[in-house]
Amino acid sequence: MRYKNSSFFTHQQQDKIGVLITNLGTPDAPTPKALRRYLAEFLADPRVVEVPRLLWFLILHGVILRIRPRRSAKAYATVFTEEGSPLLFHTKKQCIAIRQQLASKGYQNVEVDFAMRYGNPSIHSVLDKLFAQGVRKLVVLPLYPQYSASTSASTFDAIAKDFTTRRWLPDFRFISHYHDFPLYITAAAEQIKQYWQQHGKPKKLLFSYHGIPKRYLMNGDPYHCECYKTSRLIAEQLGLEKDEYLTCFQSRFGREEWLKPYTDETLKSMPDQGIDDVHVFCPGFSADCLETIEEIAEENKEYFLEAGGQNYHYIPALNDSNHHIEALSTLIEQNLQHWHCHADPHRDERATTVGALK
Ligand SMILES: C=CC1=C(C)c2cc3[nH]c(cc4nc(cc5[nH]c(cc1n2)c(C)c5CCC(=O)O)C(CCC(=O)O)=C4C)c(C)c3C=C
Ligand SMILES: [Fe+2]
Ligand SMILES: [Fe+2]
Repeated sequence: MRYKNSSFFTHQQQDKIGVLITNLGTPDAPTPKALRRYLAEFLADPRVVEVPRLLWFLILHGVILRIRPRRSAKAYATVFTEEGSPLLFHTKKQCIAIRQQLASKGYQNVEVDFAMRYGNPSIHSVLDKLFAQGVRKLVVLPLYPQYSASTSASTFDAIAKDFTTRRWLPDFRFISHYHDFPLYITAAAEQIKQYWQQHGKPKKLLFSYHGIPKRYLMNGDPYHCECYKTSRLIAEQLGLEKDEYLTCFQSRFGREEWLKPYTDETLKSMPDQGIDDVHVFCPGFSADCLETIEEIAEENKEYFLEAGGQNYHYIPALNDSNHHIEALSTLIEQNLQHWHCHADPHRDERATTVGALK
């Protein structure tokens, strides 16, 4: 069968709206085997690594997947908790909170679920579930505030690929970014303000975003500009002067040049410039994960202190904070505008269709 049939459809079924939030995904366990599976799927995505396919296949399978899984498993082992991978459990909590928030705002017949671009739960399996629940209108929100082809477009690709297998497609809305959405900026500013109320205000606030290869920026990816705009808007809301904050990029992968300034190099050089007191916040990570906990809160802290820094704090990601959930729910709500679901679907039409099936 070329297309998946919707054989579970009955004419009495209530039409529903589906809300799917997604994030990058994470290995099932902090083991070399699970990492190999996860990295093989992630790094084979041509949106992530834009290198001629055959060449990349040889490098990926011949070199990277032989070395990196063991190294990355060790790093992941330091961030996994009893609840599992932070990225997974934070996303789950965000999903539950958004579901409650939309219900409390009076939304009925809305199914809210989450999926991961790589690993589990897969986008395909969750779409299967949503469509079986009667979803006929779908809004997808990848939890990447700043658009990048390597993340946002890749998520779109996965949805589009799933759709090529289905007979019955939903009405569809895709939120490709929200880097300047006022409630997201407020959520970030409030998170920082609350942190400062407890720990004081540092000399410098560093906004650290996941990097991408500089080549992608040169080829037109808007990610770099969106990161800078997010930083500016948060800083404006905090009333910071230009010399009180800085934008930089972390998590380089591979040998080519990535977006600069690099977070690690910036932190290593700051004490020599007389800046020995910094807080780091990562606006591009909607949930804490390996890249914030192990890389920013731990590894980069060491670099800074070793270089002579005195005071280093990592400000947690927005996770399921009230302001964040309010921002995401409102963003979703705005994208549900003018969608209504039929309260009395196919009442009279049913008899005719049942007749035609005989
Ligand atoms: C938030 C936006 C992200 C962008 C943009 C991004 C680009 C990007 N990433 C890699 C390679 C890796 N990223 C890894 C982990 C990782 N990346 C993001 C987010 C973005 N990546 C998150 C949230 C995470 C953490 C996931 C978790 O499980 O906690 C990893 C895996 C870890 C490791 O082995 O080091 C790799 C590899 C590339 C090449 C890229 C842009 C082109
Ligand atoms: Fe990444
Ligand atoms: Fe730019």
